[in-house]
Amino acid sequence: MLHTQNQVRPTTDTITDTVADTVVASVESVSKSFGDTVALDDLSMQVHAGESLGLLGPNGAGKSTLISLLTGTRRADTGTVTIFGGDPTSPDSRRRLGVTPQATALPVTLRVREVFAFVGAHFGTTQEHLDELAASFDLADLLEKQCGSLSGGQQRRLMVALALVGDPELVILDEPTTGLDVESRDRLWARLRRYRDEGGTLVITSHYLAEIEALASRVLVVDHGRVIADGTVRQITEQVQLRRILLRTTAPEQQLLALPGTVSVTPESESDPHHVVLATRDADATVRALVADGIDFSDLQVHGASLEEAFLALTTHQSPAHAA
Ligand SMILES: Nc1ncnc2c1ncn2[C@@H]1O[C@H](COP(=O)(O)OP(=O)(O)OP(=O)(O)O)[C@@H](O)[C@H]1O
Repeated sequence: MLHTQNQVRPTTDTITDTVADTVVASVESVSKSFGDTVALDDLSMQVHAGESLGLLGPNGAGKSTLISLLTGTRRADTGTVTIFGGDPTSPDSRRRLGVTPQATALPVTLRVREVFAFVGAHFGTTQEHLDELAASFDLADLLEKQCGSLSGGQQRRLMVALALVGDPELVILDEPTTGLDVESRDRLWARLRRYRDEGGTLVITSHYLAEIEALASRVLVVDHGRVIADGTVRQITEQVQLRRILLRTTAPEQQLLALPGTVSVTPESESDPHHVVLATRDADATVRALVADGIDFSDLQVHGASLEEAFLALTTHQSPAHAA
């Protein structure tokens, strides 16, 4: 697969053009309902070769439904979904795809080695590649264990490793690091970054916004079955025009929240309650009011908003402070 990807992305000079030209997955005017519940509402999006796309949205936004259409496990009520220009349910399309669904479903009596061999045989994968994946996902010591005896986190790591066995052109991961400890998460991110850097295309949903920031070149925010924002992390944060003001102050939270433009007040660190972050829609007005109201403060810094603050601002009708 990587050869195909490398062919369409020959040099950094042409990346922008070629990435824009090569659509790996396409969703056009798609709607999907479950009874009275509208999960996807006339949604359109595309995934381009070499892109790493983070899908963000609150619970029930429609992310998993979108993924189920892309991976061919469900069909849209209306609209068109294609991967590699074909039907996502066709074996030809699916052979080029690696998937980790949200729920883990491994055969409980098979050993880890047998599962790797089984999936590897399907794709004609070399033993060397299987060994590399077992090592990268910290599974080498677990090869003789039955899948049913693995911990939740170990099963999760195995599921993500299996998504990469077939050397796929497109990998779709639904919350891949749920339940993983920090070390396992870091390892998994490192291996996914390698996949991405070697030219692979990645679609990932996660509730860890840090994960999206670490892995995604583009972010799609979905809410109520529709795309409400699409861009790089920076574009998304700029879109909501939030600024973060860091400062030290002894002023009470309510007084800070009442400053013009302010939408949330959070401690910068747990150890120092007087070091706070104000998220504001108008940094100038907030700072002016700080001074005018005679609020004591020091060490003031103004930065762009985090993805988390932008996400909350986009997907809640109330302010992040109230949503929290
Ligand atoms: N099989 C189903 N039967 C009935 N309703 C469903 C089914 N699957 C999803 N839904 C509904 O469709 C909507 C979208 O759900 P979906 O699982 O796609 O959201 P999500 O963004 O993946 O949420 P989460 O972050 O909680 O995983 C929700 O209202 C959900 O209750």
